[in-house]
Amino acid sequence: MTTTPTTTQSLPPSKGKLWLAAIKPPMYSVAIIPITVGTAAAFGETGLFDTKIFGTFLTSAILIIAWLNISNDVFDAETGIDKNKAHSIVNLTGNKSLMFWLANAFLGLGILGILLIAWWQKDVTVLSIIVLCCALGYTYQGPPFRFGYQGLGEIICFFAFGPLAIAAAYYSQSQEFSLLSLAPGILIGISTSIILFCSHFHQVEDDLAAGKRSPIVRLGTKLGSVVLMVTTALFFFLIGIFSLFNLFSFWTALVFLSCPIAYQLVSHVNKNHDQPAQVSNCKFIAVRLHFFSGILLTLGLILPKIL
Ligand SMILES: C/C(=C\COP(=O)(O)OP(=O)(O)O)CCC[C@H](C)CCC[C@H](C)CCCC(C)C
Ligand SMILES: O=C(O)C1=CC(=O)c2ccccc2C1=O
Repeated sequence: MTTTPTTTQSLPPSKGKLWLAAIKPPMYSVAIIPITVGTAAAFGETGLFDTKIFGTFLTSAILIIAWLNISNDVFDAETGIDKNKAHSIVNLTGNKSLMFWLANAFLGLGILGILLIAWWQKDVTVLSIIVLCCALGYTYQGPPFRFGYQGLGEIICFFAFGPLAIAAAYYSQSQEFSLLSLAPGILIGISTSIILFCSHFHQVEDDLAAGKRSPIVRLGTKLGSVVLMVTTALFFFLIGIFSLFNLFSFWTALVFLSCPIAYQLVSHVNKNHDQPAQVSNCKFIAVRLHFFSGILLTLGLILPKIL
């Protein structure tokens, strides 16, 4: 009798898939959303919108995120934490120093765009805020700081992608600050930090081996899933509070349409928090939540001005 061979073992991912995982296209949502929301907040409050500034800022933010991610792989290659990460761009190319300089080139081009904004507006405020954000990003991963290894990444992430990036985008359109922009700043800070928090669940073993005390290493995966649930609930609770205190219009309630994604994220992590292979995709559910809630918030901020 002949038996048909069954392929129960999964094949290793193809080179193409590894490259896609290394480049992480969905992650560029973290560049698009703060600039879009900050710009929308400025339009909603002042009616001002400059397409050239928005386009330049968006392009710069994307270039800065490319720097952040490539340099993250470079610095992680130095500590050895990524030795099992096949989709590290350093492991894929085998050329750490080339990747280091490629990352720096992206950073240089990103800052050049922000410099252009400073030149056009004869004002270095936006440039100063973005340089501060990049310095914070460096302290997360680069020597001698490596604050991410001490579990401080989410705090840095909150301020850099939240109040600071939103204030910079707001200022780039209106050349003034607004206390009101703190509300969307806090929300985007939280939704971006949720992405980073989710990225640790499947990496506990490698993080422990490399001495990285990520929040999930510190809390354990079970408590980590509870913290994720509370933080996600806080995100929606704050939308209610901001509307109640008239910081937001009725239209920002649109963000509640992203509740099903939040539910999917929380229940998926709650069920699989201690199973690395299953939980590893939760970062991308968090990206989806960040993206859709950010777009809905953008609509909620601009609709009162348009309608
Ligand atoms: C690179 C980041 C996370 C990856 O961390 P990890 O090493 O754990 O992941 P891997 O497993 O994939 O290796 C994100 C870190 C974010 C950082 C705390 C703050 C960065 C601030 C930005 C530079 C701000 C940019 C603002 C803007 C222009 C939109
Ligand atoms: O690769 C990652 O895990 C992340 C990359 C990234 O640029 C980012 C930015 C903001 C919050 C989280 C993350 C990541 O988790």
